Amino acid sequence: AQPGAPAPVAAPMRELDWGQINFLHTTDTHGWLGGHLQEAQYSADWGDYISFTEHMRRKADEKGVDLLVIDTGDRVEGNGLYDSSDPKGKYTYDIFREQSIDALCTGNHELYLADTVAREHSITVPNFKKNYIASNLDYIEPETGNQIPQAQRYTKFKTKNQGYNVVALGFIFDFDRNANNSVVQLVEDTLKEEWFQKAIREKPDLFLVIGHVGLRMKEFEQIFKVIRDENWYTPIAFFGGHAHVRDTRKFDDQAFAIASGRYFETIGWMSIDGIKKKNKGDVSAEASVSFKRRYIDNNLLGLYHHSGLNETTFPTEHGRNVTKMIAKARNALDLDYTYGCAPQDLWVNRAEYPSNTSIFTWLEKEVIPQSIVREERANQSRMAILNTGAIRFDIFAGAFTKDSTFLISPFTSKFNYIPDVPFAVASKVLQLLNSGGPVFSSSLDAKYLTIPEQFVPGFSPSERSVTEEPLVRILESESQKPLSGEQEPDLVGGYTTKDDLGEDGDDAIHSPIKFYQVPNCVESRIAFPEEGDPETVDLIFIDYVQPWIIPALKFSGGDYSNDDVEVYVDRTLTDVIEAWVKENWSENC
Ligand SMILES: O=c1ccn([C@@H]2O[C@H](COP(=O)(O)O)[C@@H](O)[C@H]2O)c(=O)[nH]1
Repeated sequence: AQPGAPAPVAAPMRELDWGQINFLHTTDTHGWLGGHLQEAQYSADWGDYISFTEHMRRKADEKGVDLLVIDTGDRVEGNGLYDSSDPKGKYTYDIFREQSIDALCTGNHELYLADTVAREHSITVPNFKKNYIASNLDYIEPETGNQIPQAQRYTKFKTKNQGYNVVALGFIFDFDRNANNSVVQLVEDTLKEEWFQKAIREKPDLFLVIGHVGLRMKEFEQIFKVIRDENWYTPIAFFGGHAHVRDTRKFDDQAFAIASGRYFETIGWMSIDGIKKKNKGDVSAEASVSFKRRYIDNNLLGLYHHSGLNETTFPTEHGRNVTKMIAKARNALDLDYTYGCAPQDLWVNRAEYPSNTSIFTWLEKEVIPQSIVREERANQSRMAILNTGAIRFDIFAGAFTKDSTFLISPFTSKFNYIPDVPFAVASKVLQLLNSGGPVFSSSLDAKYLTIPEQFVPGFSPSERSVTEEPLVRILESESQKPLSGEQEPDLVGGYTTKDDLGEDGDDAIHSPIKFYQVPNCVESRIAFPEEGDPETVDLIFIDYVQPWIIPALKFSGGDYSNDDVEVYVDRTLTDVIEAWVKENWSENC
C-alpha cells in the first residue's frame, strides 16, 4: 500500500475455491494503481497485486493447476496518477506493465481521444505483445492511413500445468464515440468474419472470451450463441467490465461470465473444474463443469489471508519495487498537494438527489452558478446542464487534493452553449434528457449520460451496496469482534453482491447500505429574473452532452444544429472544481 494509506480492519472471510483453471481479473481500473488512499478496504496498490499474483502462481504450481491473469480495459482516465501528467499516463503505462498479464483488451476510455488510442497502440500493445487481443478493433496508422488490427484477433495457447488448449478472444462493446484513428467493428459483424469462424472451429478445451463489455449487454450474448452453436459442450469463460459492478452471469451450465467492479477496488477470482481435455480428433463431449467466483476486496489483510502469508512474508521484491515506483510518481506529480478542506462527505449515489449530501446538488447549487459565467453575457439568464456520468467519485470530508480533482472528474470536456434560446424551448430539454426514449436514436441511448452503475435497467445499484460511512472512519470508531458464540459481529460496510450464483460472492462479509438512483443530467438556473420566467436563456452544457442536446431541442420546437453551438467557458469541469475549492474551502484541515 502507498505511504499514508489507511490500514484495513479484518472482516469475516469467505475462502477462494481453486479449480483446474483459475483466474485473477481486473477491469475499469481507471488509473487507480496506487489504490484508495481514503478507503482502507481498497487500499492495496498495484505492487501488492503483483506480490499477490506471484504467490498465487506459486500456489497453482504446487497444486498442479493453472492460474491466468486477465485485464479487460479502461485502464486510463479517472485518477491523478494517469490524468495529471503531461503526456497523460507518463508513469502509469510503465507501472501497469510490471504485472504479468495473460490476456488483455481495450476499453472505451482507451478510445475517446486520438492521443490515448495512439499511446495504447505504441505502448501497451507492444508491452503485452503476445497477450493483447483486439477481435473487433482496428487502428489507423498516422503515417500511412492504413487500417490495421490494433492487436492480434485471437490467441491460442496451452496452459502451463494442466496442458489445456485455450482459444482466447478479446472484444470491445459496440462503442461509437471512438476517436477517428480507431475503428470499432460491430460485434455482430465480427462474428461473421472468416478468422472468427476459423477460431471457433479450433476445438479447444476452453474458450476464453475477454471483453470490455457489460455482462448484461447484448454483445456477450451474441458471442455466446455463435460459439455454443458450433461447440455444444466446450466450457466458455467470459471476463467483462464497463458497468463498474461486481457481477456473474450464467449463460448455460458450461458458460459463465464475471465482472470485477471498478477503480481497483476488486480483484475478481474465477475457477473452473471438470474441464475435459480433448484428444486429437475428439468431438466435443458432454462434461460436468463447475464454475466458482469470488470478488476480492483489494486490501492487504485480504491478500495476506488468501495467500496464507503475513506482513513480513507477503511483499515480494518485485511488488515492493512497484509500490515504490508508484510512490515516486505520486510525489513527482504532487498528487497530495492540498487545495482545500472538504467540510463534509458528498456522494455520487450513496445519498439521495437532491439533498445536502449529494455531490450533484453541490455542483448545481454552488459550483456551477458561481463558476460558469462569461463576462460579456453575465447578465443574461442561463441554464447549465451537466450529465451525472461526468462525475466519477465521491468527495470525503477532509483534505481535497490535486488527486481528488481527477478522481471526481477526469474528463477533458468543456462548456459550450447556444445563445438566446427561447425559455419555452430550453426548459423542456432537461426532462427529455432524463426520460430518454424515442427522441434519441438507438446509438444515442440517454442512459450513457449517467454513471455506469446505472447502465443496466432494473439492475439497481442498491443491490451492490457500499458503506454508509467512509471506511476510514469506520476503522477509527469501531473494532472488529470475532465471529463466534452468540455475538453478532460488527461488520465493516462494503459490497454485498447478488449475482446469478447467489449472494456469497464477496470475499469479505460486509454490512450493506442503500444506493440511490441519480438522474441522467442536472441543471442550474442562473441569473433568472426574481419573478416570472426569462424570454430567452443561454443554454449551456458540458460538451459531452451535445449529441443529445440538439435532438432534444428539435423535439422541443427549437431548430438548432451543431453550427449554432459556441464555446461558453474554455475550461474543463476538473479546472472549474479545482478553482472553486481553492476559493471556497481554503482552510487547512
Ligand atoms: O468524456 C466523457 C466520457 C464519459 N463520460 C461518462 O462516463 C460514462 C462511461 O463510463 P465508463 O467508465 O466507460 O463505463 C459515459 O456513459 C458518460 O456518462 C462523460 O461524462 N464524459
